[in-house]
Amino acid sequence: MDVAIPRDLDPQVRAETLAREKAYSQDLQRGGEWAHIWRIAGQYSNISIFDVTDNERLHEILWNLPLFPFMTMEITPLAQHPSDIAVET
Ligand SMILES: O=C(O)C[C@H]1C=CC(=O)O1
Repeated sequence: MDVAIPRDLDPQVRAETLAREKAYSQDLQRGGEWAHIWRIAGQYSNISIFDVTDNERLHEILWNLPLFPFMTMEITPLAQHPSDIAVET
């Protein structure tokens, strides 16, 4: 996720949006659907891992991000790798 908040956005709207974004993200992290989030060093961007039931749920989560209007995203679906020892039977 790359974030580009307009420089002329009202400072109060900016602060409220960032606070809502943080609370929304942390709720989903506590619930397990937002499994990981990393800052990309030197950029206003993150790489996140979502663990969701289906693409509809992922879309719902992303669409409702308070910062969604100011973001661009690249989505990469991941599947289990057959050699992953974490899922070995
Ligand atoms: O700062 C960001 O990377 C954007 C966004 C994603 C989660 C959050 O709290 O903010």
